[in-house]
Amino acid sequence: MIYTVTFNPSLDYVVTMDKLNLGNINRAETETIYPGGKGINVALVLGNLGIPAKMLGFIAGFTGQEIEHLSRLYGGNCDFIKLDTGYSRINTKISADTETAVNGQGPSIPSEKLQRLMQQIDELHAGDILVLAGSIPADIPDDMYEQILQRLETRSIRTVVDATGELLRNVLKYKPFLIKPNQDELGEIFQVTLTTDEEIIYYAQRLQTEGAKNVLVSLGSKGALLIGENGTIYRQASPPGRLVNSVGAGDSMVAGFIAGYLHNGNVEEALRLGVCTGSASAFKNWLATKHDVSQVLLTL
Ligand SMILES: Nc1ncnc2c1ncn2[C@@H]1O[C@H](COP(=O)(O)OP(=O)(O)OP(=O)(O)O)[C@@H](O)[C@H]1O
Ligand SMILES: O=P(O)(O)OC[C@@]1(O)O[C@H](CO)[C@@H](O)[C@@H]1O
Repeated sequence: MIYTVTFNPSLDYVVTMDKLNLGNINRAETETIYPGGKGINVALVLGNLGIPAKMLGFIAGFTGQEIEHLSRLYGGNCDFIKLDTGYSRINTKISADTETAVNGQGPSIPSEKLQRLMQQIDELHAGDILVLAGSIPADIPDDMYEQILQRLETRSIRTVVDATGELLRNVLKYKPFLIKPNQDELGEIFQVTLTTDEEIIYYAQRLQTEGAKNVLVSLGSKGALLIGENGTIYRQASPPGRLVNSVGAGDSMVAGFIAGYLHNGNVEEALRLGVCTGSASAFKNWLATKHDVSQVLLTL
């Protein structure tokens, strides 16, 4: 079974308009509310691709109830821990001449609820996959992902981590199966600006030296680079298409990669499916369906 953990789920309030005028009242042309948070997106796309995944994480208040309701409506299988106080965040995503987002902070998570998550993680079985994706609320120790991977160290559970900065770097010593920084996030870890493939490869290899097995660097419209477990470098360009909304494209790529890898263990094919799933989501207003992905695969 695949489990995804989203510490800080959201309702994504997605509005579209031709142009965003800062400092003015802007009127939305369309508005839609989706369940959000990286782990939730990964699980929904896995589900769309026919691979069952269970969503774990924390929800609070009426927004939390709606996250759960919408997640189930879109086919998700969830076992969220309910917090007694606070509200799950609402993240505003403005899709205009450029893409702008305001992500909320989210509720505090008390230690007894964290313990409940640890119990859920202790119930995983050998052969399961655990995906840790997204930011954690400010009052959670920033070694939280590290603590979870340490707990899983000897249990034959493959881990996937999509996080930034120290949250990501601290887990590398526990040898996650896959990490997926984007180009900017990879640069930020080493406090450099990356522009060429050579530079990206060099720093991705450094993360592999620190312990990550597969390092998948997403490059937006330019596709992705993968340093496979045996050190082989793979480069996959994006398929042609028009960007509609990139929210969740990275999460879709993670889901596509996992789905591809589970098919036959071939990382090059997993990369291709990952890129096409990411792009299929970027080419529409929300997460790709299986049909969307198969259409995009035909154009590659
Ligand atoms: N403009 C685009 N055109 C085509 N494909 C895209 C575009 N933007 C994203 N993608 C696809 O989605 C994948 C992930 O995109 P990106 O590198 O932006 O991830 P990310 O920064 O983690 O995204 P997000 O945080 O918005 O989910 C890319 O590798 C690519 O396959
Ligand atoms: O604030 P975080 O946890 O880093 O990211 C949260 C988020 O931006 O990530 C998803 C897209 O990847 C959205 O559904 C959600 O709003």
